[in-house]
Amino acid sequence: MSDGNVEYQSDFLNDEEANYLLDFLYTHIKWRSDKIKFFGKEYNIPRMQAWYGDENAFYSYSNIDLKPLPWTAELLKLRDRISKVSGEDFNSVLLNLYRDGQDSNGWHSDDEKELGPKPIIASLSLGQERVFHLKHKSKPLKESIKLGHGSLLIMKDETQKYWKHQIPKSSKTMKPRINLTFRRIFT
Ligand SMILES: O=C(O)CCC(=O)C(=O)O
Ligand SMILES: [Fe+2]
Repeated sequence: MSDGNVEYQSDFLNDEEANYLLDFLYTHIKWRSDKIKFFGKEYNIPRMQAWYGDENAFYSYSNIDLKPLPWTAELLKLRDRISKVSGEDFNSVLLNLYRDGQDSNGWHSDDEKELGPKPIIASLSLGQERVFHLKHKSKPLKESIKLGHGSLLIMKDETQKYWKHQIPKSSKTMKPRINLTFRRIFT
């Protein structure tokens, strides 16, 4: 991919592990329904979220103050495994729960300054397969990847600087999907 680097591994977790984690995280994560403010008006974010990590790894975006909850044993195990394959020392994870096809994540780059100039972001997907779109910020380039159950997507180098990404809504009937993006916040 020009001006960026995205790697996709469809079978990072086997089905048994992925099924277990989907169930476990669905019930045990402290999911929150956050609001964002745009021009003085409040909107519900079209998905649920949670933020876990080291105590000092805080992060704020779109007016949401994400003070991390402490790591759980399951999340730490995953973190260590994913840190190993991606060569990054992650200190936090943002979890997203897309309840159905109407939940989504609009065009954005993960380019907050706390993430540094070339963040490595490792994104684990569980549950419903959803389409992930990438579009270049200044060139007519687009990519589309189906993120399946148990898959790992790694975005690195200058991907966040030159590209935006999204999970679009779908009018199809869709089961829940959980996504975990492991990140390193520079503190
Ligand atoms: O759900 C996904 O696959 C993407 C999540 C994402 O882009 C984010 O949380 O920044
Ligand atoms: Fe993102």
